Amino acid sequence: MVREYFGSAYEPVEAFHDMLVAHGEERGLIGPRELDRLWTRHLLNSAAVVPFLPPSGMIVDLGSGAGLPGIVVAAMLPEAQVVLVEPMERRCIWLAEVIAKLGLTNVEVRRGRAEEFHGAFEADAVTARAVAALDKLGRWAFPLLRRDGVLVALKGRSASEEIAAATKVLRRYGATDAEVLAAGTLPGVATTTVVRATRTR
Ligand SMILES: C[S@@+](CC[C@H](N)C(=O)[O-])C[C@H]1O[C@@H](n2cnc3c(N)ncnc32)[C@H](O)[C@@H]1O
Repeated sequence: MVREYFGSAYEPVEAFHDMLVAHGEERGLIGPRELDRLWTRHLLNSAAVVPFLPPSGMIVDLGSGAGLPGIVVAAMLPEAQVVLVEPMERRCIWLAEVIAKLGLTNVEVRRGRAEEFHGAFEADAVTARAVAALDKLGRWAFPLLRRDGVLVALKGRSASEEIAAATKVLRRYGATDAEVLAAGTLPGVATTTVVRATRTR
């Protein structure tokens, strides 16, 4: 089932899975309890953002950490140019190793905090998973987007409250279409929650 779901991206995603199993815990990227549920909780959870993204253009993944969702997105959208923004050096080293091992040619790592790249990108989409509450995330992410670019954030159950608390920043960037969407992958795998908002100014 998982193989069919990922299709031609299965091979690189499986290689990423294997790298996380082999080194994720020792390198402080993933908790020991997560290793058995990497596919459902992390890789499929990351894949759930893909239907909300443009198939090509620039996608910035903020705070990639171990590479979630950015590496999965890059594997599934080979026509897109994916930029992984991550401030921690050791995580950037890991991300570069993953990219080389998987042979992905459409993804690069940029070390730094989101704010340091304001004005440097005109991305078509920004993704983020477990990085910051929407209020702060909006302040970090909207300046990286072109007009009509979308922020696609993987969120937990608090998504609606986060939208309510982020009214000011959503208004500032004309992102008043912010909505909570249920994102499913495979039957039997829990759906996840995505907040999507378009920068219109
Ligand atoms: C909880 S981890 C989540 C990592 C990954 N997205 C995931 O879902 O497993 C948060 C990540 O955001 C990064 N981060 C923190 N502040 C940041 C900022 N201002 N800009 C970009 N990334 C940031 C951290 O270094 C860390 O790797």
